[in-house]
Amino acid sequence: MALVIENPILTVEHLHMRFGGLLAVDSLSFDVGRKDITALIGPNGAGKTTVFNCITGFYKPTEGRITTHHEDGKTFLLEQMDDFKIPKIAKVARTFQNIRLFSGMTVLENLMVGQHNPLMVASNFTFGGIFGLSGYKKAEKEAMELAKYWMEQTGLIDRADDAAGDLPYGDQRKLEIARAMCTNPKLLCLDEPAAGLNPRESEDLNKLLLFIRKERETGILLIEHDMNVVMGISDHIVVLDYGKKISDGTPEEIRNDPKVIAAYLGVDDEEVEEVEHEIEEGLSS
Ligand SMILES: Nc1ncnc2c1ncn2[C@@H]1O[C@H](COP(=O)(O)OP(=O)(O)OP(=O)(O)O)[C@@H](O)[C@H]1O
Repeated sequence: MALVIENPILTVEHLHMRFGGLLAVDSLSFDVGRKDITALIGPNGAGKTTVFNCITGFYKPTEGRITTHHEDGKTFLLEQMDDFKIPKIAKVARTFQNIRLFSGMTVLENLMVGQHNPLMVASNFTFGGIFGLSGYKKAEKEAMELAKYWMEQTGLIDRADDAAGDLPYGDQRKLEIARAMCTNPKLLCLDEPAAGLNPRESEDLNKLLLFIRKERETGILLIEHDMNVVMGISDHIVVLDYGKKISDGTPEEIRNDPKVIAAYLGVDDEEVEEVEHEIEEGLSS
């Protein structure tokens, strides 16, 4: 079963990723809604990060098709694109499991570096910035305004001139999301954004992601182990185990799916029926 998604931003079809003898992703298909928060969950080693790496061009899949569909009717086959073109042209941005900020640069500088693509174009890929070309000045002003907007939305405006590495962990996570949002993505892929956050920081993260979905109308695909985040804000959840999709539905459907419970508890296939029976009994009592 799969949740029916009208007009998706991303379609993954029969994705396979093999590393030598290991089939890390096994014929995976799912859709991501244009303005939805979709969570990709599963036990450790299920293949979640490998799927992200295929979507964002870090790996070339062994087989399968990954398509983004823009509102103007343009589609992009991500498995055929160079990785550096994926954020620029297909408008897919990502963050990583381990924070990858420029820790010695300020908050503002990190957000400006995130916008190097439009700035390079405005400088004609030369010294346009140094010579003060008017096109470059305009692009630079717009980049500053966008950076300011995201510093305000993430509560980092008072820390604009502080080194990114000096920020508390939760703020560094928010800065990474702000940097990704400065590329104006249509799809934002977040790899464990709540990892290492305390409950208040993860509550703040939930609010930020709900804001991005509502106000910016950006589809979000996230890998997350924190079930408070997953169940609290997701519209759609896809569950992987050993590289295969074992469930696909709403948070309510996933919460009660015996296959998902069994995968997380690590029980054998035969025991799934037992878990199913226990859930039914629990629901009827
Ligand atoms: N570059 C690689 N070379 C060989 N094997 C890999 C590579 N990347 C991932 N794997 C293997 O593929 C499988 C899936 O790994 P992956 O990191 O995608 O899982 P995950 O669901 O993201 O796990 P976690 O929740 O622990 O981050 C694992 O068995 C892993 O060891």
